[in-house]
Amino acid sequence: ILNKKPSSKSPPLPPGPTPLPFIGCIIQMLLNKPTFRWIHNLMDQFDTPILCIRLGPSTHVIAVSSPNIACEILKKQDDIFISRPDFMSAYLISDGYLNTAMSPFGEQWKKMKRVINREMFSSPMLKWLQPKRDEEADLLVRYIFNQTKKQDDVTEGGLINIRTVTQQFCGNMMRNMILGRRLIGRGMEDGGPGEEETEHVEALLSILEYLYAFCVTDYFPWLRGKTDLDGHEKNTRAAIATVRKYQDSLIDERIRMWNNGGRMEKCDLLDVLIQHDNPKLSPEGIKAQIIELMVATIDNPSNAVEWIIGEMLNEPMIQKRAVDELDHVVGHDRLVEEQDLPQLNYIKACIKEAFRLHPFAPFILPHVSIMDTTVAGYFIPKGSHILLSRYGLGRNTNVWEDPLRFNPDRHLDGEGKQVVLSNDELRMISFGTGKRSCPAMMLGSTLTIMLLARMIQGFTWEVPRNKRCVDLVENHDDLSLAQPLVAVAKPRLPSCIYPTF
Ligand code: HEM
Repeated sequence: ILNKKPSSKSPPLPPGPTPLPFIGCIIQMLLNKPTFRWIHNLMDQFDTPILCIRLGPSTHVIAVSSPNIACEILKKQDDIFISRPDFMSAYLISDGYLNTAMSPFGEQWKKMKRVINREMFSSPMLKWLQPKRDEEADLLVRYIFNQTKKQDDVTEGGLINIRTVTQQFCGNMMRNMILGRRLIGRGMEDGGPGEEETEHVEALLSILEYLYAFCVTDYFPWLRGKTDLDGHEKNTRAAIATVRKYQDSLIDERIRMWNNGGRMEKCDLLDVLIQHDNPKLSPEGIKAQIIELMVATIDNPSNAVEWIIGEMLNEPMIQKRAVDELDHVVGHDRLVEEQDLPQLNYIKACIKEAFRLHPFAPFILPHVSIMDTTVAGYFIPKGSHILLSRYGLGRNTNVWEDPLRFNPDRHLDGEGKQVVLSNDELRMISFGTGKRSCPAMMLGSTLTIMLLARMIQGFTWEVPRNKRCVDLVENHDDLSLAQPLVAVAKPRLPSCIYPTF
C-alpha cells in the first residue's frame, strides 16, 4: 500500500496511504480528527520518519520526524523548501499575504523579512524596547503578589490560573512593545485582564487554531469562497474581526498623528513600521504585519511555562533546582533582570525541555517546495507541503532516551556551557533554522525565560490543597494541558521586593 512512483525514472514518493482518485485521502482525514494525531499514527503504522499523504487531486503533504531529514530540508535544500502554502486561513489573516510568516516565497516576503530582521528584532531594537519588557516583568510579579494578598492569610498563598497569567503576560508585553499600550480596555484594579484584553488574547489564539488547520477547501482550491464545509472560514473571519476591532483603530489614529505632525518621535514598533521608508508600508500592510507579530508571540512562551510549572508541581526537585539557581545567581535582594538570563542554565534547560516534549503546535509552519527534488531518496514534487514535526522529533525514540519523561538535565552538558533554546542538529525544533526560521529568537527566548524566572523566583508553587498532584494530561485536539493549570502561589522574597506601583 505504498504510494505509486510518479514516473519510471524518478525515485518513489515517501511511503503513505494509497490515495483515492481525485479526492486523495481526504475522507480518511475527515474521519480521523485531529489530523496531526492521524498523521503521526500513520508514521508509526508505516514505520517511517517521512510520510506522504495526498490530499485532494494534487497536494502532497509530507510529514517528517527525523533530524537528518529535517536537516536535509531546512539546511541543505533550504532554497527549495522556502515557500508557504496558499491557504484560506493564511490568506485572510495576512490580508492577501501582506505579512511575513504566511507570505509565499517572493518579493513581498523578502521585503517584510528584511524589515523584521533589521528594524524590529535586531539587538539595538531589542535594547531600545527593554524598558517596556522590564515594566511588564514587574507587573507580572505585582499581579501574582496581589492575588496572594487577596487570601486572608498571606502565608497560605493564592490560587492562580497559570494559563491566564502566562497568556496575558504575552499579550500585555506585545501590545506594550508594538502599540505602546499594554491595555486596550481599562483592565482590572488588581492588574489582571479586563474584558477587552481577555477577548483580544482569545481571538489571537483562535486565529492560531485555524491557521494552516487542514481545511478541506484548501485541497480543492476552486471551492474556496464558494463553500465553508468545516466552518473554518467563518471562525477565522470572526477571530480576525475581533482582533482588528481592537488594533486597527489604534493603528489608523497613529498614522494620522504622524501625518499631521502630532507625533515626532518613535516610541514603539508601530512607529517603526509607520516610519519605515524605501519602500513605505501601506496601512493595510502594517495592520496585517501587526496581527502576525501578536499571533507569533502569544502561544509558545505561555504554553511552555504552563507545562513547566505543572511538571514542577509533580516533581518538586525540579522546582527546587530552578529556585536554587535563581538564589545563587540573583539572590533575595532584587528581582531577576534580563542581564541575569544568560546565567540561568537550569531554567533555560527546563524551557528547552518543554519545547521538546510539549510544543504548542505539533508542526512548524508548513514549508512548500518550489521545484521537484529528492529527499532521503524519495521524490518530492514541486508544491508539496512539508510538515516538520516538533512533536515527532521531540518524542523520537531513536533520538531521545525515555522521551516522554520531562528531564531538563538532558540539555545540560555538565561543563557549564551556556544552554541555548535552539538545537542546530534539529533533534528538536524550537525556532527553526534557515531562511524561513524565526526572526525573533532573541525576543522569544528572553520573554519565555523572564516569564518563568520571575514566576519561580517570586513564588513557591504548590498543588491546590484538595489535590495530591496535578493531572498532566495533554488535550486530544492539540498539545496544551487538557485543563488550564491552577496552582497555589506563595511569596518567597521579602515583601519590600515586590513591585507595588
Ligand atoms: C518562544 C517563542 C517563539 C518560538 C518557539 C518561535 C518559533 C518559530 C518557528 C518554529 C517558526 C517557523 C520556522 C520555519 O518555518 O522554518 C517561526 C517563524 C516565525 N516567527 Fe517565531 N517563535 C517565537 C517567537 C516569536 C516572536 C516573539 C515573533 C515576533 C514577534 C516571531 C515571529 C516569527 C515570524 C515572523 C516567523 C516567520 C518567518 C518566515 O516565514 O520567514 N516568533 N517561529
